[in-house]
Amino acid sequence: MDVLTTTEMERADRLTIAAGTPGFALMMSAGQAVAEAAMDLVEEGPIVVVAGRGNNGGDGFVAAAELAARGREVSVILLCERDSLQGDAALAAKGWKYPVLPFNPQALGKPALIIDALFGAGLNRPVKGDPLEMIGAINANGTPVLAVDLPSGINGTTGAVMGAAVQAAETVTFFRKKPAHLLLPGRMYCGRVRVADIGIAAQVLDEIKPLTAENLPEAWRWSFPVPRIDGHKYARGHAVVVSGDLASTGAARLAARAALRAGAGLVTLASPRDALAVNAAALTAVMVRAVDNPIQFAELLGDKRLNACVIGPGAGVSARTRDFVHTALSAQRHLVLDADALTSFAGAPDRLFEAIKASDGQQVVLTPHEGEFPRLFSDISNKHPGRSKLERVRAAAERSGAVVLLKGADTVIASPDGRATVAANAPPWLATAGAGDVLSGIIAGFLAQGVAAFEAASIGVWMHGESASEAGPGLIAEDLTEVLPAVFRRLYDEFGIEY
Ligand SMILES: NC(=O)C1=CN([C@@H]2O[C@H](COP(=O)(O)OP(=O)(O)OC[C@H]3O[C@@H](n4cnc5c(N)ncnc54)[C@H](O)[C@@H]3O)[C@@H](O)[C@H]2O)[C@@H](O)CC1
Ligand SMILES: Nc1ncnc2c1ncn2[C@@H]1O[C@H](COP(=O)(O)OP(=O)(O)O)[C@@H](O)[C@H]1O
Ligand SMILES: [K+]
Repeated sequence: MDVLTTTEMERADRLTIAAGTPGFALMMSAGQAVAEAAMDLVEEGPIVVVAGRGNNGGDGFVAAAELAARGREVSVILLCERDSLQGDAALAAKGWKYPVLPFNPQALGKPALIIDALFGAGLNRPVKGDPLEMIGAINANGTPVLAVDLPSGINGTTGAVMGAAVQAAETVTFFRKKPAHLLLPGRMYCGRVRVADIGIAAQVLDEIKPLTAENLPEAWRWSFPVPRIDGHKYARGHAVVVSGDLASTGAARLAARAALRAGAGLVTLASPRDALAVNAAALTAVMVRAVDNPIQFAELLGDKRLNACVIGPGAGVSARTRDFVHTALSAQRHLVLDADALTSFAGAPDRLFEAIKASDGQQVVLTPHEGEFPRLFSDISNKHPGRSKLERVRAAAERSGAVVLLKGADTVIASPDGRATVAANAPPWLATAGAGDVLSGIIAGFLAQGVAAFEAASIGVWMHGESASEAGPGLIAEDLTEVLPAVFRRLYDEFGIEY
């Protein structure tokens, strides 16, 4: 499902209004969707609407009137003077036939539900003064909160908290999700997210051409590889994982097994000779080859069937690792660079980016976590609150010429062409040692099958997150690969692929 920035959403509103639907009709639908959600959340008891001065407050007035019409006990607390409301919000307030309460935290009382209609997409500065105090009081009240469009205080486009934010149990947003419903910290304030249809036609997206999507199967359905009846293992690609030295071979084995499970027809572990015995003893379907240096690695890659590589897990931070990376890039192999392969270029990544950009048709994915990201992209600041994770990853993809995947609970994947996905399906117990190694292997498994980098990374991240949910709490990295077949089966069912 496409995700719209607040600017793109404004455009969707404007295009719809220009096509003949009055803005107030959109507000009526929005308010009614909020009322519907409120009825579902609490079957009885009083409801308090906290309304701001903009259209978010307008939605709140419509919801209040609708709930009152359905016999619910409702009160409205308004941030400003009622006569100072303008436009559609003023119109919506006219539909509320009762008094409004002054903007005083005491007025909240102890209702069954609070509807937060203070700020939505129009929040444009940090929250201070009375609204700040009210947000604190809403959060301290202990009553479930239904947020209109966004929890007040959350920046819709970046997901940042602007001073303070309402903690909602549920958020009703309109037409499409906004980045803040997926990116942290915003997502944590939203609770469950409901997307309501308010009469905006999907065709407006043809004009807006959004570049961001939630990382869901529909985003890559048509890139998902399915083994062919007349296929054979070489038709499914051959992935190579570079192993670390004797003391750190486990990470590469995790990646290798994951690549095989993800569907690569064959997987070879390129192992230092002195670690051969340990690797061979721990592997069965994955093959092992002795590779001590970049020259031997280049010889191995002389076999063109070996079409995708993983370098980084357990590889060691060194010039040797850099040389392996350059060897794979010169050999034009699809490539996942993770962990030590990224850190080996810390502070001086330009040669790496040049080599990536010089290659043609080669699919390269960089998979940093938040610690590794600044080592390659120090000036694409981690800290600026105005710069979202989406923007940072997009800038990194453009800079490097590779698909960049920045890990976390809200993993963002961006392509140099501007497309991006945000994942929200990974459970917190996925944060466990070795999980990242498995992810790099899964992605390489899809690259080996001929999937392009952006889609391979998106498929990999989604399946990785689903595998963690499938395995459940108590997960260790080894489990992820073992539950992948169950995730494949669900996906085959969803896509209607016979097996
Ligand atoms: N036609 C439309 O555009 C529609 C808009 N809708 C609603 O309209 C909302 C956006 O409405 P608006 O653009 O009026 O914006 P908001 O209602 O989110 O807030 C804007 C108002 O808050 C003030 N403000 C912003 N930050 C502040 C801060 N930190 N402290 C104090 N005041 C602050 C602004 O000066 C402005 O007066 C959406 O979130 C959605 O709920 C829906 O009704 C659907 C249709
Ligand atoms: N809070 C979280 N919720 C869900 N997934 C998370 C969370 N924190 C990290 N992850 C995921 O866990 C994995 C950890 O990978 P990484 O940091 O590379 O660990 P390692 O190097 O130990 O394998 C990544 O896929 C990341 O997206
Ligand atoms: K709100």
